[in-house]
Amino acid sequence: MNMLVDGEWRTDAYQTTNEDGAFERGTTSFRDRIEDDPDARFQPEAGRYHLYVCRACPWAHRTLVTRALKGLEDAITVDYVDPYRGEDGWQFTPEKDGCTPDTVNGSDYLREVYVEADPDMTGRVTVPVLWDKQEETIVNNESAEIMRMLDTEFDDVAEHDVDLYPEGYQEDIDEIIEAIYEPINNGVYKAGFADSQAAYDEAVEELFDALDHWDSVLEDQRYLAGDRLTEADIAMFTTLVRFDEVYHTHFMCNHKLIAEYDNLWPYLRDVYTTDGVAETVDIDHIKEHYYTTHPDVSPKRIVPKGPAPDFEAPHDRDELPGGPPADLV
Ligand SMILES: N[C@@H](CCC(=O)N[C@@H](CS)C(=O)NCC(=O)O)C(=O)O
Repeated sequence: MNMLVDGEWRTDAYQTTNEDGAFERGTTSFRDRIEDDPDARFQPEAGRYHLYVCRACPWAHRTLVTRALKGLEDAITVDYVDPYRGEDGWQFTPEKDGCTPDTVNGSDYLREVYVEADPDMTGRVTVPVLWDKQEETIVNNESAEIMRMLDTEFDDVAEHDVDLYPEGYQEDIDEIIEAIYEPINNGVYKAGFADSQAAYDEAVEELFDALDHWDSVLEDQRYLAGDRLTEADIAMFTTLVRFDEVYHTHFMCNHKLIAEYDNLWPYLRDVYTTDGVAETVDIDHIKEHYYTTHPDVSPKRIVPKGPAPDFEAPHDRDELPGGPPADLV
């Protein structure tokens, strides 16, 4: 796989699987924080920060959903890379539908943005990236942390009065985000990128055990942490919405479709139809990215037609206690 080594772009510089054939996700390089505190280096200000995302990426998608639910579209700008990632890594192709130029740094490739932030950078060039236009650097490129910052530090500039990390729920939210990360969010990748039958078997078993568990939790509560939509639902949503279209086929997570689950399926439609969420979902980019970018997995680069689940079909989740934040209804 490709990465930066001492600021130089290198191909085949890192391996994605260990000696047992199991996929291992690399660590994230920029971990600063925006804080609503007058002494903080990075303070929440409208117009100061920028997101670089790929619409196909589930990790980047978390930041787009949070930005939409909070009403931060005017305060935090965003650029969209090409869903196809080739030898040169993420690229800006403004001529393509749903893509933009790099409106902040004018780069052709996202790796240039990383080198701008750290000329000696060694690491993967991933999305999402949270860029500070004032200090001209990357603040953070870890989706869970960006999601938390957008949610908790920007209330003064957010257009919606929405709290996705409410008091009384915080411990549960943190536990759920952590609990779903390995078996579900990363689990689909562990299944798809496994280089051995044993590694695949283990990932798929863990994935479907976890999906079965959360399906039963959602039987009598509307959201993962109870009656309120929270960051935990965003973290689950961006994996579930890709599942039947991509992970089921491309990553061989085909024990079951999400559409076959009694509760996960209406839950997915419930979150999808929450005000602002559907606009963040780009199924064409999602399918193009996965089916064309991983030649080891899909060498012919053919994008399948189906199954096109109807995310807007009515659901009966509003019979359960709670609901989306009042400002979004
Ligand atoms: N830990 C990061 C992971 C982000 C990540 O792996 N993004 C993928 C796209 S889905 C990427 O940019 N991969 C490029 C690469 O690994 O070279 C996060 O959650 O933000």
